[in-house]
Amino acid sequence: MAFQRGLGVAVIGTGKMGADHVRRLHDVISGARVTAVVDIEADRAKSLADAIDGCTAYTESAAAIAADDVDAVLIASPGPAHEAALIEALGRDLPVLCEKPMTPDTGSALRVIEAEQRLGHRRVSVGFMRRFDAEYVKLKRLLDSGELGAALMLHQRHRNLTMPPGFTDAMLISSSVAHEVDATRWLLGQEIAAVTVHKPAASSHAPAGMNDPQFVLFETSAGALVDVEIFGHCGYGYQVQAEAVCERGTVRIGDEPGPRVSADGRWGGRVPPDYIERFEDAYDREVQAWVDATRRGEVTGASAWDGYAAAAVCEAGVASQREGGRIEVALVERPAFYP
Ligand SMILES: NC(=O)c1ccc[n+]([C@@H]2O[C@H](COP(=O)([O-])OP(=O)(O)OC[C@H]3O[C@@H](n4cnc5c(N)ncnc54)[C@H](O)[C@@H]3O)[C@@H](O)[C@H]2O)c1
Ligand SMILES: O[C@H]1[C@H](O)[C@@H](O)[C@H](O)[C@@H](O)[C@H]1O
Repeated sequence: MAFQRGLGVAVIGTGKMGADHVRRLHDVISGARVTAVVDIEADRAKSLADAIDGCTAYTESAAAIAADDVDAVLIASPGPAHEAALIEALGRDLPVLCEKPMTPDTGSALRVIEAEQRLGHRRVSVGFMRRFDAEYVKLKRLLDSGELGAALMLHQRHRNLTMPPGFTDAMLISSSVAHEVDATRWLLGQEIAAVTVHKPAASSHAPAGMNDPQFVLFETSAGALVDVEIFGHCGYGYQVQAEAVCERGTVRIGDEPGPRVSADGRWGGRVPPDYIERFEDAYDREVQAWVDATRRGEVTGASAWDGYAAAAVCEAGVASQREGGRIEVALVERPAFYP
């Protein structure tokens, strides 16, 4: 049987997400083992590798990708480093789960989809984990069932407690709203045709010079309107919510407070501090689905085309931030390779 000792995975980038994926692959996921960890910070990779039997630390992705005990690659380095690792992995015909954004711009995204098409089969999955979140999956099933009629509008809220130092206005779109771009395309089964970004007065808690929050409007190819509130420094927790407005009803997700406690004259639930807690189950399901599919010789989740389309919409969003007004999204013709 192939992968008898478990799928050997190289994790590239061992910061916040990469270290969490190493823990997940080692402790939670079945059918895989971490055989390589890569980080340009040698100590970070070494301390993870030292704790796992049969795991080697590297400082360069090419060396790990060339190793005999590496069957698949999980990329969790910063976005600008993704293209090189993706091209190296595709060069060895290895399956890849690449954290979002697949690449930070359309030029590099096109180079990735061209490299994958040259291989002749799909190898790339992009880590848009909301596709594996239980509530999002239920919303998608309900919309697909047609029970509520066509979706006319989608309201989305994406609030972070705070953002890491150096986070920019453009990253509010390319790193954060990228999730709503993918969720919109996946939930509605439509491309996003135009983007308009509005900037309300900035919160006094936003870093100097940053316009936070922002309000983003998508127009889809079938005429649905989709709004996204992106708030990087809401200050109270991590909150992701969505409401679809359909012809015969509305459906809302993201409100579940977990256990609802009544005490001291108040009732309510808690808001998680970050995505690691809010989407823990979704990341687990995403990585398990990727390992299972890879062992069967299949692919799951968002494709490289989805990664390219998200980059194109985000580029239009950043242009709207910069120039103001409505920007149309320019997509190349979708290859038959990506049905
Ligand atoms: N799906 C999600 O919800 C989610 C959440 C957070 C981050 N992310 C994505 O995960 C990726 C990593 O984000 P993070 O928050 O963990 O960042 P991070 O800064 O915490 O970690 C990145 C790590 O990669 C290392 N690195 C940098 N360049 C490298 C290279 N060329 N090769 C190998 N390692 C390199 C850094 O030294 C660092 O340890 C990004 O693409 C980000 O957008 C996704
Ligand atoms: O990189 C992170 C990550 O993708 C989170 O899921 C998102 O909520 C943050 O806004 C973003 O900065």
